[in-house]
Amino acid sequence: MSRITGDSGSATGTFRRALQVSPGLREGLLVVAGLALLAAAGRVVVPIAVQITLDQGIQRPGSPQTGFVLTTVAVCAVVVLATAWVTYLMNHRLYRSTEAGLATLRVKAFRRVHDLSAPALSGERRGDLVARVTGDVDQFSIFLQFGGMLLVSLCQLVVGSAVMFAYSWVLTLMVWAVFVPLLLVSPPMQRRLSQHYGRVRARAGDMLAATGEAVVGAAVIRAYGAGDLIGRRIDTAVEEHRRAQSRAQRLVAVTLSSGEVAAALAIGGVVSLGVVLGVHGRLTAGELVAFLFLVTLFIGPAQMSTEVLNELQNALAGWRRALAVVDTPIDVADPGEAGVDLERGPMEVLFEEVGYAYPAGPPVLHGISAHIAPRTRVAVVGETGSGKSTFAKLLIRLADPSSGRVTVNGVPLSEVRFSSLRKRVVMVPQDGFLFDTTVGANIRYGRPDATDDEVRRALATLGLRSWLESLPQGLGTPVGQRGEALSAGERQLVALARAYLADPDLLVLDEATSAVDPATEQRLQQALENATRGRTAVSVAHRLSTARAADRVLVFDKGRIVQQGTHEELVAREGRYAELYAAWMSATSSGAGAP
Ligand SMILES: Nc1ncnc2c1ncn2[C@@H]1O[C@H](COP(=O)(O)OP(=O)(O)OP(=O)(O)O)[C@@H](O)[C@H]1O
Repeated sequence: MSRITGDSGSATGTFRRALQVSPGLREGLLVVAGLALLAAAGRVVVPIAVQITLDQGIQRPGSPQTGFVLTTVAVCAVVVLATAWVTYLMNHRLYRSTEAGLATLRVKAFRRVHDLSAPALSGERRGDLVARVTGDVDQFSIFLQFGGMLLVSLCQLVVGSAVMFAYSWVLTLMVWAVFVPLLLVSPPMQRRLSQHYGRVRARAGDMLAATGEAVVGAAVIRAYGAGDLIGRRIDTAVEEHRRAQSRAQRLVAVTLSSGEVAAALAIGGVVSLGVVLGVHGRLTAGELVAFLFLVTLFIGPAQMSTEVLNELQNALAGWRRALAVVDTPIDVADPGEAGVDLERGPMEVLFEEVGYAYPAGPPVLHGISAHIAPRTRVAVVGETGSGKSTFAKLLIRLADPSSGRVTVNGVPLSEVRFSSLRKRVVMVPQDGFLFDTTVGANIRYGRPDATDDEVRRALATLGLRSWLESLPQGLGTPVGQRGEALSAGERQLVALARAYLADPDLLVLDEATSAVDPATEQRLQQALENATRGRTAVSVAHRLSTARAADRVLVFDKGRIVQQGTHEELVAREGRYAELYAAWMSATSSGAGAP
């Protein structure tokens, strides 16, 4: 179930939160506002110049006064150039601070994704999360291309109105009377648009999640001939996005058309009423022409404001979704400075009456109590779904117990600083995720400052020298995306070597369930034996050989530990382990394979 939403909230609330998350957005705002005002003032100079030229340079007795007209034109040219330069400065300043602010938002959102616990993330669709941090934030960047113009436009409305008022308050009131209804219906219209764009952004996230899954799972889709099924799912996601988008666009079209109607009414009204005022000597020809220029200056921003406000709704919808990621509470928090650093050395683990339930799920672990002595190798066995991997997740604090507690060397796990915990406790997960780089670089994730020689030595200690030599380019062999260029067993070898290089005091291994060829199986067993020697190790065992080699076995059944002891002790007793053992023995004649 998804916990990250972000599909509602007021515009001011969103702005306020966005400024808190990205304080860089505030930078230079005053400068930008000042430049916008200058640019707006620059734009009313031309209509004023037209009025002066007509009334004083052409219509006066003794006209035309060529010198006066040419001087006015020259002044206008300078002002126009200066206005263009000021507009450029304003846009540049605005883009710079907002792009920096948006970059901060992206970084914080990505960090938060990493800070969320594995169970919290498992409820989220990866594609949707990526959409929130990329496409959704982009919407604001796109809006910015209009944002500068919006600022100038708003200033233009104010400055333009003042000049218009100076020429004729009657005509100014008439123009406002035409546009005020538009302004009055704008807020409810914007609210509806905001809801529509919220849906558009959510559907865009769905679309990315569906296509992302189809790309990642392409091999499985092909293998099962599920192309049609997945195709239909993608078609539905695309169709729903299209539908949401066209609903929003329909509303946009209404706002644009009403702007057109208002503009035509305003111009028509100014011409008619202006001529009447002119005939009665209350308006000069120059003033009427200047007024018409000013009305166009007024209409442009009024129309564009609607357009820009539409864009703003889309941007806000995206912004809310990105902010929702940043605002998702961290369920498994790093104690940070208040926390404890673990001493290097043998590690002892204690589970005290631990219970656990996944978010919004039923309890899956009940009253787990276990003592793992320093330097012992423990195998955790049980049927599928019995809670073994969940136990391992609690052990490395990928999740916190719902009840009870876990301690390492007497310190509650929740009090250990992540920086220390991640060094001292390392897990080899079931899928052993590999990055799309070389074998060497993947192993070096365990200890980034390790040299090639150290990586080679680590592989040799694990008994993997001959395997390394068999690779076409040794450590430089590319592993492909998610390690696809290697076999499943080889991926496990790389993941194990990575963990070994990190040199932890507690190694937790969630054994892969996939069967591997006998030669790799042999290598894996040897490497595992070498990697765990002399340190505390807990293996979620799917192989009988791992359980047999362990110092102690914990037997899980339906979220409880039902038996514990050595392999020999447990085999000799009647119970769950003896049943599992019998099943293993019948499944494999060698007794070393997967059950
Ligand atoms: N991310 C999750 N969200 C919700 N429930 C989960 C999640 N992961 C596991 N579970 C549930 O928790 C229970 C225990 O699962 P767990 O993976 O710990 O079992 P397991 O013994 O490791 O199984 P396997 O041997 O198949 O890996 C199962 O009922 C499973 O459906």
